[in-house]
Amino acid sequence: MDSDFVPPSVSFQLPVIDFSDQNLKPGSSKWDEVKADVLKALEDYGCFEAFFDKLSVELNRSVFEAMEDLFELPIPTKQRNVSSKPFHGYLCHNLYESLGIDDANVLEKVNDFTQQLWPDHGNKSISETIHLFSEQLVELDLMVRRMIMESFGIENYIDEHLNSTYYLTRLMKYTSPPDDDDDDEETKLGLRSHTDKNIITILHQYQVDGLEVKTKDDKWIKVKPSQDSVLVMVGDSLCALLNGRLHSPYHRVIMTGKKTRYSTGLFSIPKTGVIIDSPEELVDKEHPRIFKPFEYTDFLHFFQTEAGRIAQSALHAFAAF
Ligand SMILES: O=C(O)CCC(=O)C(=O)O
Ligand SMILES: [Fe+2]
Repeated sequence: MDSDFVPPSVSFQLPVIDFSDQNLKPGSSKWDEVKADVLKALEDYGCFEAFFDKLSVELNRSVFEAMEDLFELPIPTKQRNVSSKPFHGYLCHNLYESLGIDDANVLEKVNDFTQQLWPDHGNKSISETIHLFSEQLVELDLMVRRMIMESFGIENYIDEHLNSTYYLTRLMKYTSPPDDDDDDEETKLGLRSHTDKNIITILHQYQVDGLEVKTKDDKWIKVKPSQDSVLVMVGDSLCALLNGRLHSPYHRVIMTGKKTRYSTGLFSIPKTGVIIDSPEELVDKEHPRIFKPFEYTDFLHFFQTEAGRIAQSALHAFAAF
């Protein structure tokens, strides 16, 4: 049976880690406590749920309403959201539709995005909402990456590493599957099982569930939507940077029921020209170097080829020795 269609296991829950403590600053005892939980969760699952109270009820509502307005625009208008990078602009297939904003933590870049869609005068309130939301999630991404690098003793590289990446914010809409095809599993597939190719992904689902994550022993865990929590997940580029110390989990979206689903993703991504290679500190007799150094865009282009798409692990097919 195609592993896409093994039913999800309901009895598991991903680890939940609280990032809302005001005293969560590098060097504090709270920081070390949370850092240990992050490492354990990422070693076990490649992801965890983060409780993050900076996502207020009002901010969630504004993002949700912004997505409703954006996706209601005519398709030719949404198609003006273009990018030179693969998978970064407007995408639409089967139940899935999404818009992408590079550097959404920079207000002018979000203004450029809304200006593309509303050429007369952009959309100030939608720009500000997406910008604020992205900024908040960037804070979480930075904390998690700092914790990971400290955990593996490579904190010397933190500044260099953080300067080598940028952020993409993706807004996603999934329509409900046609009900006359109820027993055809393929029609419920919102997003096929995949690993993310970037560094860290932070996903948030709005009320309607559908996201599932695969465990190391091939069980699917359903991620429950929650107002103030998000899913933090390792991508292939981070796996490569850490010489395979953490893995990027397979995940997918399965749509059931009659509701339209909205979700958002913040993706930290290596900048063009940056070479992904593990530091010497992570290579020794017990941990020989697994991957050849590579550039992210080359990896993405490989993923677009037939060989990349059919590989069990595109990362291994592309970069393993
Ligand atoms: O919509 C979701 O929750 C998942 C999206 C996702 O996995 C992706 O964009 O890579
Ligand atoms: Fe993904």
